[in-house]
Amino acid sequence: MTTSSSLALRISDLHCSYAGVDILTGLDLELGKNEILCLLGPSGCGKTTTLKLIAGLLPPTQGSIEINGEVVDNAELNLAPEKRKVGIIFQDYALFPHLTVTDNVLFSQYKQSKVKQKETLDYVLKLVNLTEFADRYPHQLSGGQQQRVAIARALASSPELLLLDEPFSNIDSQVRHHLIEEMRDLLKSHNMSAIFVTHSKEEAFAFADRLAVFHQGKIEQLGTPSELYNQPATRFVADFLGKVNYLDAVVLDAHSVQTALGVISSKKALTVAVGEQKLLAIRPQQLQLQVVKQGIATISQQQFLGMTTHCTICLTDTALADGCLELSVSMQQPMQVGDMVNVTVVEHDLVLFERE
Ligand SMILES: Nc1ncnc2c1ncn2[C@@H]1O[C@H](COP(=O)(O)OP(=O)(O)OP(=O)(O)O)[C@@H](O)[C@H]1O
Repeated sequence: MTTSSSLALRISDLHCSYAGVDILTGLDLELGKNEILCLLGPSGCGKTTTLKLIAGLLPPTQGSIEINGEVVDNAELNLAPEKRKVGIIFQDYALFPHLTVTDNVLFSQYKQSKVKQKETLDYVLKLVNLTEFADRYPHQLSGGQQQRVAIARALASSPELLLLDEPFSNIDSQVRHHLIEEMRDLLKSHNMSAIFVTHSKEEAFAFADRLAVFHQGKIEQLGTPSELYNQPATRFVADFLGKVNYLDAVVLDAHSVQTALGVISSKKALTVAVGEQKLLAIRPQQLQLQVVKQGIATISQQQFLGMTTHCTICLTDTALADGCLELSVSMQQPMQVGDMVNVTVVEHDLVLFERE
């Protein structure tokens, strides 16, 4: 187990319910210092509830929370939000419309001396690149700039942990990519720990060091974006993080399986007994097509997406009612609908699930 001193957050056996309905049922989670973790999952699975519990805005029904080695919640203690050294950034920025950028940023700093307030203001506005906007009101700023004011306000209290609830969802998609990059650099260069909530896997991949995929009040899998995308532990995680093709597979030996696409090899040894019947998960970009006159499949649909082309191929499979096994393929170059193709699988570590 990791020692508390190396952790920004430790959540143990956390439970929470609203009016008798269980939302979290034994959540365990650890966040390293200087780490950015994303809580990802379908709507209503308990992501925002988890942030509120960490912030102290909601009491847990059971379990404990430690922030930087200090217990803030357990059976005897429920530390007030303002004593937790946590900064929160909400989806709607929650800026006061009648206050300037300066007054919004210094809103919680009224106990500090004027000199200290000025120092803090200069420091955080410089960090988020808003020094020249100090006298503006929120309605005189773009969405991205308002979000940066919310970040500056959260940073003004020198939090030990930042909590971000859908911080990019109201930002125009053109600006979002840039803001995610900027924000990640800011957190990393100031050794800050952060947990953020999103619906968007693209944001999660771009912003987080590790992802926790939630399902029904529990973490289904925790790991780096590429671990979860390439080696999902369950079909729920595989499907949640992107399109997947599923093929019936029979294990032939430690490195290969038999499928409707022929024998497919795994880079990494399989940990499944020879002869077992499994379901092989393959991402669209792990399939490659070659146009040939007597191919095993036909291109039935195609969608040009700019950087890639997405197509559906139909593989003859007499075991299926319509005689066609549809597979999704992501390609660099478009082909022709109706072309016959052969299909090869890019060598990778195969992912096998139980058949249902
Ligand atoms: N104050 C409340 N009273 C009753 N039920 C609530 C309350 N707040 C949230 N819930 C319910 O708890 C569940 C978890 O809500 P939560 O906001 O944590 O989900 P979420 O994963 O953040 O969802 P979303 O992605 O849609 O924001 C949902 O079913 C929600 O309806």
